[in-house]
Amino acid sequence: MPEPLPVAFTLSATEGQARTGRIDTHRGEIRTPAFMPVGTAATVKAMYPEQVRETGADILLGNTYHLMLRPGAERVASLGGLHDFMDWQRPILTDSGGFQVMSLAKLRRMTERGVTFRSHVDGSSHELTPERSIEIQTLLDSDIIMQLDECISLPAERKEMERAMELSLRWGERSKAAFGDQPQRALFGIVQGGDDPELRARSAAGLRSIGFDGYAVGGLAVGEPQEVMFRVLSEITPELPSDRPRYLMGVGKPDDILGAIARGIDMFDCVHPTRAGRHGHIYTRFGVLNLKNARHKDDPRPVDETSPNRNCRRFSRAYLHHLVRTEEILGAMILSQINLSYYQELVDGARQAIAEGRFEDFAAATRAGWSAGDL
Ligand SMILES: O=c1[nH]cnc2cc3nc(NCCN4CCOCC4)[nH]c3cc12
Repeated sequence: MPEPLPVAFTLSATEGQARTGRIDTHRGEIRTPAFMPVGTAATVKAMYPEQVRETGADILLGNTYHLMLRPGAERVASLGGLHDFMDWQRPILTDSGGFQVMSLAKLRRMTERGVTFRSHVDGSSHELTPERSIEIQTLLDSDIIMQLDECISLPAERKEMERAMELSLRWGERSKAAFGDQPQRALFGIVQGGDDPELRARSAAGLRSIGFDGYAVGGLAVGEPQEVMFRVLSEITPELPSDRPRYLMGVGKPDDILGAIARGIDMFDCVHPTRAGRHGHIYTRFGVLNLKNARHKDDPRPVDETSPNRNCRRFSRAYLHHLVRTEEILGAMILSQINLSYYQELVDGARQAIAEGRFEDFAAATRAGWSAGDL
């Protein structure tokens, strides 16, 4: 078995802070800017893996918190790893589990060592340390692994932001040590520091001195206004190595993604397109359509007859309204596919626009389409 290729990032064009390029892994390339559909419990909900690929996704996200509880990391490893388990043979990024412990688990206790908690599923007790998180992500055979960190919501006291940032730096050091030498996988550090420029700069400098294959911007999309997120991004991306991928965690809506690309972000993940789809909201060139709304019940028009996505041309709004109102499974399937396709069309359009030096116009035209109407 030849040595697997080390993960490599190549930039191919930039326009201001915006960049397009590719990350090469031994399971395939990731075109950037990239949107990662969230495959929480080894499934992108309501989608076959080949359908996820057909939307244009190069990489999926897997959640360590969910997978460590069910079916268990050792069990996935004994079954050949997450790729074979779910039959997605392209790259997978796994998160460290820390964020979801704090948002989903019960009876959480955070110490210097790590976090202990009780499962929201059956109350069983578990511990997540930087070392155990790296071990779990390695057992899953993940291609891009995240350090364990502490994310706090905003607004927050500066002391609290500083404490969590410094803890995350120490956990980054321990994550790097536990990761060891695994050239076939990448380890990303996570920048913290809330909305404080000095704390963010200290976090970025600390992570750079530890040395990571990529750098995530954490601690955002946690309740702050969009302009605060954009200000933090404008301040922090220039502090991150330009030759390494930058990943904005948990973001976001299409407008957030365009603004973050313009500020130097290369990778995104968000449950929004799939979750919104299951709740009857679809993303189109014209903006968001709430198909639960009764105004659609007699509308014979397709969602968007000019869309490259056949599902936007073949079904009437009335039919999709019917599926949503009756909570038919097919409704979740079609709307998830429509939204993921839209997100991939968005980032693919961004990649092409940056390559041709017209990203600003692309973003302006895309935003104009959202408010042009025809909903
Ligand atoms: O600092 C972080 N560290 C590790 N994981 C994260 C995940 C994160 N996810 C969000 N935001 C997610 C917001 N979602 C948008 C869609 O609806 C559900 C919430 N912010 C995040 C920050 C971090």
